[in-house]
Amino acid sequence: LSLDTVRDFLTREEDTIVFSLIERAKYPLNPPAYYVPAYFAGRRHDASFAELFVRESEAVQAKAGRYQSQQEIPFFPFRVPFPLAPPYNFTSELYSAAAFVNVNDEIWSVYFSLLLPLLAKNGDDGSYAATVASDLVCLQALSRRINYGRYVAEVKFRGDQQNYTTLIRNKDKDALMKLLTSEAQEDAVKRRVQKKAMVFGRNVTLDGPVETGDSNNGRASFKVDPSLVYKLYGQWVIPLTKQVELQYLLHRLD
Ligand SMILES: C=C(O[C@@H]1C=C(C(=O)O)C=C[C@H]1O)C(=O)O
Repeated sequence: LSLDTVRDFLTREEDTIVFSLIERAKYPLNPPAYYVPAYFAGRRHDASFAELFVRESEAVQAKAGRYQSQQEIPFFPFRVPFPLAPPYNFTSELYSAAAFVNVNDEIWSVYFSLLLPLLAKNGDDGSYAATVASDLVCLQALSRRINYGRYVAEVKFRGDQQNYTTLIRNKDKDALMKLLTSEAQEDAVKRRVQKKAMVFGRNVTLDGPVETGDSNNGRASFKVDPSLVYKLYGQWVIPLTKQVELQYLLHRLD
């Protein structure tokens, strides 16, 4: 584990996130998938269709061993059954008392209340199963990336133990945040994901050159607005990753 390898991981996760957003943008908003229907209220399944789908999917994936890896954190851990998959001895690179740190609750609420309305066009075509299946992929990709802040923090801590130890002992959150921040890196990440949205979200046709999207056709030819992806990272993905880093560090000496 080094700063280069964790940054390579985050860079590769960008591809997964941008693709997952492109896939979700294929469907309209499909509002009925997201509210608790009246006939459910007070019953055992008191949740939206999207939530039920994520819970049930996580249960299946837990049996398949998905959460045996510390890189994966379920949104509904209390429902996760025991794995049936072949055991594998994952090496744990995290400090065990801090490994629990995650911001899945925040990711959940920001995804549904903030991101989805910006990502999907208004409308209802009834394709609820495919729609929430694509939500699950987005949520899992975002969760893996953001909660990977634990690994980033571990690397940064090991690289500068003395300074971090002092600040952690003093619970100096502002100074910790300052020490873990690299503005140049954040700027590069935001510009790269915007570019990825331009490259991956292009229409590919057999005739003529690859569409540039920017000059003649305008933004409309991108499947997901590249500036939205830039904003998503700047206002949400990066700040939440840093929250994970900070929370992890605060538990790093427990
Ligand atoms: C992840 C890192 O830590 C911070 C968070 C970043 C991010 O979420 O992309 C980028 C730079 C840092 O401010 C890093 O240094 O690479």
